[in-house]
Amino acid sequence: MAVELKDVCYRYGDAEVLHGVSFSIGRGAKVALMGPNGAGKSTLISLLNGLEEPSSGTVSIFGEVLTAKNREMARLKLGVVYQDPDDQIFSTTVEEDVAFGPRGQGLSEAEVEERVRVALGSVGMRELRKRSPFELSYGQKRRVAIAGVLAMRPDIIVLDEPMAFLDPKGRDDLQSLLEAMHLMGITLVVATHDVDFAAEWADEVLILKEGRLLASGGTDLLFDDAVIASADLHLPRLARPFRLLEGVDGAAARPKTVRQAAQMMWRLMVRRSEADAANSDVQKKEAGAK
Ligand SMILES: Nc1ncnc2c1ncn2[C@@H]1O[C@H](COP(=O)(O)OP(=O)(O)OP(=O)(O)O)[C@@H](O)[C@H]1O
Repeated sequence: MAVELKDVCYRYGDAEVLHGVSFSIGRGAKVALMGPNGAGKSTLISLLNGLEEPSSGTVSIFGEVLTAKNREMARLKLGVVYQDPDDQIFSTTVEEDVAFGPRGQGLSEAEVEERVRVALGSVGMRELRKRSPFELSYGQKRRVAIAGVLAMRPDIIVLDEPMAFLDPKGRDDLQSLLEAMHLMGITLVVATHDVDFAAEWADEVLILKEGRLLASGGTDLLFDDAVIASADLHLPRLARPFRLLEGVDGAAARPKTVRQAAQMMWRLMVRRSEADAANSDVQKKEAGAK
């Protein structure tokens, strides 16, 4: 397992905000961590990279329970891209910022340069490498923050709300980048409120509510009315037309995944065009008979 939580509780002072959370994430998985505001997603992320310690329970990375002693090991294996890139960026140029992590790993300057080059290339920012990161747009800063984590070559990357404030093209680009990271073999955990993205991209979903794991499993959870209602989510857009058609004679049942929704729409369109063609044949025959 890449990540394993056993009965994890966490307190801010007297207030317990995570209550006995347990789950595991396999190597190479694409996981969407979901749940309403205040559910505990960011808190959970700070436990994953050892920034905070659980009040009770354990967090393991590749089978090793995190302790104060091996926290640094966790940071090498698991990188976090925080919600606000300004929390993560501080150097005077983009390339210096991306070089910071690998340099801290004690790598040679040649290796650091190579890692910076590859990481900036992966996020499409090589041309802006000499710029000050503080002069960049929000979306560009987020790419620099991702490059900084990629340059550390972690096995697991956790991204907190990476789609927030990105324009539609920026979201598509980020989704392609996540796919590329997955193909590199990186285990990915993305905290997100974006149901459409999660339904399309993830292969597993973890849903938190009020500090408890409400549900975990495949993306079919996001098509389940009971789960949606209790997790304050909404149906993925692709599934909504099917809900409107529920109860209509001859309408298809509700899809359970994005792929199934697309296939069902395709079948409905084919059926419709066959019906149109048959209608026009009848009309032609009737016109001919007159
Ligand atoms: N520094 C803090 N001190 C005290 N309580 C905190 C602190 N940070 C978060 N909390 C509380 O912990 C709970 C979980 O917050 P957290 O930020 O982890 O939720 P989240 O799921 O990431 O929310 P969002 O979707 O809004 O980002 C909330 O009730 C919040 O008020």
